[in-house]
Amino acid sequence: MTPPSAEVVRRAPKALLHDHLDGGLRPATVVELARDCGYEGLPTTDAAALGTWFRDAADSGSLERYLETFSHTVAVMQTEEQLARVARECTLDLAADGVVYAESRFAPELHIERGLTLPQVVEAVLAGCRAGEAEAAAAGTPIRVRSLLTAMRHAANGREIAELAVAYRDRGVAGFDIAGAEAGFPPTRHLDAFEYLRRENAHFTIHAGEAFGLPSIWEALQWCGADRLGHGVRIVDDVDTGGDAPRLGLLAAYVRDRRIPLEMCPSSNVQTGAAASVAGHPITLLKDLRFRVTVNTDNRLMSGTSMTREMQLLVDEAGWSLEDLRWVTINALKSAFLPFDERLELIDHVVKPGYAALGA
Ligand SMILES: O=c1[nH]cnc2c1ncn2[C@H]1C[C@H](O)[C@@H](CO)O1
Ligand SMILES: [Zn+2]
Repeated sequence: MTPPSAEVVRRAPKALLHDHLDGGLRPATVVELARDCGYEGLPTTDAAALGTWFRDAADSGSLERYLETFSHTVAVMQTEEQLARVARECTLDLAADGVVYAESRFAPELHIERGLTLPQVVEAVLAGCRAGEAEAAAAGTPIRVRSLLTAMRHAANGREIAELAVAYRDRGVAGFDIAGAEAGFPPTRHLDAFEYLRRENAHFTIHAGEAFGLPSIWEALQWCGADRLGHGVRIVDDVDTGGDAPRLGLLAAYVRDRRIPLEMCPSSNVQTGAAASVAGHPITLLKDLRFRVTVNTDNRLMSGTSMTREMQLLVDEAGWSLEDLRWVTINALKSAFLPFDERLELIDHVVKPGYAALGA
């Protein structure tokens, strides 16, 4: 089968479940906001050089070092105007990239350094997303964006952020997440938040199996009850590929049998050392084994990436076909924290016709 051309990959409809708002700013916006608010910590005020700096600094091979780069983006996301601008630009950038549905996550607790309350943070982001959606629709690139509220796993605000996610569930917040350094901070630290969310019939995903292995994934699923796994890449440690056919251990079999969505982020994983290369990234093995795989950007600024680029890398370096891209897009929509009828509408009326028009 001939691989899809770059133009076809660019035009293909995309769905994105794992994208951090504070990891996706335009470099020029970081420079401008820093100048306007007097933040003097940027390594350079040249936008192009700053974009390169983020990529290089995030290329550290360690999740902890990778996360240090966020101090610069979080520093310029401390007012309602700043947050709304970043959310609007995020929405426009995703729409221009062919994304028709996105879940954008951020940690409200990181944006209260200059006096905003947690609800003010959430409302500013939601307003920015709605403004971006209206502009994208007017430009002929409609997109639906939902927000996920993240609690930082090293902190102790899980329950409060979970309550915030429930309070805003009808106003654009679709779920909850925990993020940050994984080693030493197991998801059960936030068990009360997850138990609360389950009682509220709310949705959540957990970053797990990125910088730490199977025990983290096991806790996220079997103790916390995660609907989806952020990354989950280390589930391959429970797949034995040494014999004639791959053999799944109990946890890997559970993940596949239960169709647990894996929010996989190839470039980000190469940067943090969770995978050696895109060519060798476990996403291709897991796709071939029919796990519920999805393709995501994680942090577009730190990886210098986009959905088009992640998909193109999989085509170029791991032999993916247009049918594979269609499959992961439908997987993402099946796994979205949207009501079933909205998911179905996007699959049947946007994604399937979009790929059919491209020859899939
Ligand atoms: O890939 C990641 N793993 C764990 N934590 C992450 C990752 N990308 C971003 N974060 C953190 C840093 C951000 O400040 C926070 C909220 O988006 O989430
Ligand atoms: Zn992430």
